[in-house]
Amino acid sequence: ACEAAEYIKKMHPMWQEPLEMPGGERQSPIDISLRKSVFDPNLKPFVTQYDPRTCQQIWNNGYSFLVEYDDTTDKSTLRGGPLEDKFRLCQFHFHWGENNTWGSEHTVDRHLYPAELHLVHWNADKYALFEEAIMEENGLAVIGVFLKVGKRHEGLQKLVDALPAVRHKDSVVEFTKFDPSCLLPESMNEYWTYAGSLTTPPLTEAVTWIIMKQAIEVSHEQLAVFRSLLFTSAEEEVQKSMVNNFRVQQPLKGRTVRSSFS
Ligand SMILES: NS(=O)(=O)c1cccc(F)c1
Ligand SMILES: [Zn+2]
Repeated sequence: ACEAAEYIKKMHPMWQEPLEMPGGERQSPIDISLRKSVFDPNLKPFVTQYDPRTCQQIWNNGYSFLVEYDDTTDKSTLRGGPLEDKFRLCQFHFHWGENNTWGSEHTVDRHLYPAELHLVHWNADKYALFEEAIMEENGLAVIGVFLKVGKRHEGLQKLVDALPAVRHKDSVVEFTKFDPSCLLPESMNEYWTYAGSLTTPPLTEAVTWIIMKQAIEVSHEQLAVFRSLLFTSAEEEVQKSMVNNFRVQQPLKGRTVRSSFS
């Protein structure tokens, strides 16, 4: 599994107030303003090649639940779009709210979605490990997909059914043969991209963000299972529901958001 797990554990993401990255010039998340984004005709289409056999486990890290992939080979990769290099999938996770009114980290013209999926990849052309890449400005590429309430998402259900097994912080359950491309929207050629950061500690400014324009639909009941997870470990007396695990929006500081569509 990618070392994100260990790394994030060390960073104790159980933090109430988003920490400020000192002197952060390219922090995430942000609001994507439609009228301020700039169409870039040179943006290429995406190429994702995900091998379900690299899926390993689900881990509740006390801030979200991570579905972790074996990233010791080039079996599950992302390239194209705004990216110059080949990136390896190491994990995906979500951010969500206590209700369907809010929960996403990014917004589009201030529109909030009930949840947001992040597929985390690191630059395997330039670095040997996730830990290295996380500290470098071209180290990571994260695909963000908005979730909206609608019909039940059949592909997500296998993951939803496994969540009760990782209800508490630090619990892990084996989870295999899951193809994350089932969570991507039909149209992969409409996205925004900008230079940003991790939205949880270490908040490093290492991320090329790729936010898909088309949201995926999940049912109210499926989101309710996300909210049944806990921030707290089994030993703690007071159990806290894992909800509102999103960071507040950060200043754009002169950055340009490019769009792959006009
Ligand atoms: N929420 S996020 O920016 O995708 C993120 C935070 C921390 C570690 C990581 F690999 C990804
Ligand atoms: Zn995230």
